[in-house]
Amino acid sequence: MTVKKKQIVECDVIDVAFGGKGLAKIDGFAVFIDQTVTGDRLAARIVRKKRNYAEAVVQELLRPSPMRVDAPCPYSGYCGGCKWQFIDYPHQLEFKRRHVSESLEHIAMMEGVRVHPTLPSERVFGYRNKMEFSCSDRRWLMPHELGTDADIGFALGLHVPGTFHKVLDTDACLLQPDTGNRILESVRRYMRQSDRPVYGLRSHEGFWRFLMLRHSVDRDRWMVNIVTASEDRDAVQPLADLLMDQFTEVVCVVNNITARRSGVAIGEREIHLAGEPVLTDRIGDFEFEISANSFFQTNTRGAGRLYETVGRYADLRGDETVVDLYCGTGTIAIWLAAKARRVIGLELVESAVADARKNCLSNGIDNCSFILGDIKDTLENIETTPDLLVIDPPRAGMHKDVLKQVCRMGPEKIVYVSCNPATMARDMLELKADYTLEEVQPVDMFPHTFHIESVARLVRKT
Ligand SMILES: C[S@@+](CC[C@H](N)C(=O)[O-])C[C@H]1O[C@@H](n2cnc3c(N)ncnc32)[C@H](O)[C@@H]1O
Repeated sequence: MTVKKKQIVECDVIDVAFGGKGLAKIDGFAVFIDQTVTGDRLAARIVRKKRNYAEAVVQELLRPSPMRVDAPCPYSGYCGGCKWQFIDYPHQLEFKRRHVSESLEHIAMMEGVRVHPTLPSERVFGYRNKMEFSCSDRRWLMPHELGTDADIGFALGLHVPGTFHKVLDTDACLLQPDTGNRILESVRRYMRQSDRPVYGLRSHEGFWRFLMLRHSVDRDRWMVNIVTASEDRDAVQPLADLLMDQFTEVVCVVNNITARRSGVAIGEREIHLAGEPVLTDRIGDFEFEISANSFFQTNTRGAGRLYETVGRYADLRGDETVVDLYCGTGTIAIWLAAKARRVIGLELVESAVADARKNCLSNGIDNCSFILGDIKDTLENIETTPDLLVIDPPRAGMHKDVLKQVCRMGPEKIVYVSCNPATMARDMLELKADYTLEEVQPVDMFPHTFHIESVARLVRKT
């Protein structure tokens, strides 16, 4: 049987594929179905047909999988924030472990690598320390709102999966602590009543663009970043004052201003409106000052577990030279500094390097230095072979020239941290002639999503 677009097929979901969709086979032909899990029997409608596979949506769930749980969030299935709430947490962890293991098998052609059970997140809800809510002049309605007199001219919330212009008017997001939801509601009420218009994601006109909330887990304090399309202090200052009055937890309000059309909540300019200029949080023994646009791991407690794993795999004695590639704001360098002779961090973004230097000073660390620039150009300036190389690249993984330089450099040990099992496996393929991949520890920083961090320990072949 060949499947056709719009056809309804009855099928059993036999696995969950990389990317988080359920996989069914119709006469051996792969069909990927969003919001399904192994063990589901369902009627599915084919929505896209390609040469080697098709995509389908659930028409009717005929027999639910035992792995299913009731998703506590009313937006589950409609919101792009988290798509796995309907799968019980132990199975989420096992799917993530398998995705890491299977990526290594299929992409890196490495059989039998020790991939440990996924370290769970300490919290499965309320774990995110940073949320970005988009404004829109078109509200995407939930099914129960269709045909009602719901106001469709305003939304402040999260996007429908994979869309730039469909925004839900999200009352609350369970991924952030509850105070964040009370702040969200207060801002929504203010923006709705304001005489400044909300931004149109198609027209690119309007004033209110994003609301970004950041939470310090250590101090239980909040930063509010109001992102607008232009400067208008009369519109934003009363909102800042209101939030400072209403919430003792809010210690900092800033206004980022961006005229760019892109959907990125970073301003070309920032105005400090109220309270302190930055938020302070802690990972392990170290304190970090976080400004509105600084990079900081979004699951603070999870970051602690991730860095503990990095420290364990690094296994430093105190006399080593460590090079930390893609060091960001220096969090890993700082974590390892006390156990090393010196750490050199390499990073592309100027503000991240400035933050890294500041973070060293405020934590009393004096054996770290940082080199600004593209690693493709800066790595060759490192003259000594480090005892340990830490590599924590962005989702896209490493540039192939950098991989070659790493092999030429030949450090004894590598600890590779990854947020993308597929690019990690691709990079392992390049490293495997010179290095043995001893073990991999997946660490869950993002419950209810298919995303997974991994830490890999590699040792140079003799
Ligand atoms: C996944 S983050 C790692 C951050 C840090 N290790 C942490 O745990 O907070 C990746 C970092 O690589 C940096 N980056 C991306 N491409 C780069 C390049 N070509 N050269 C240097 N740094 C780069 C990014 O700016 C970002 O800070």
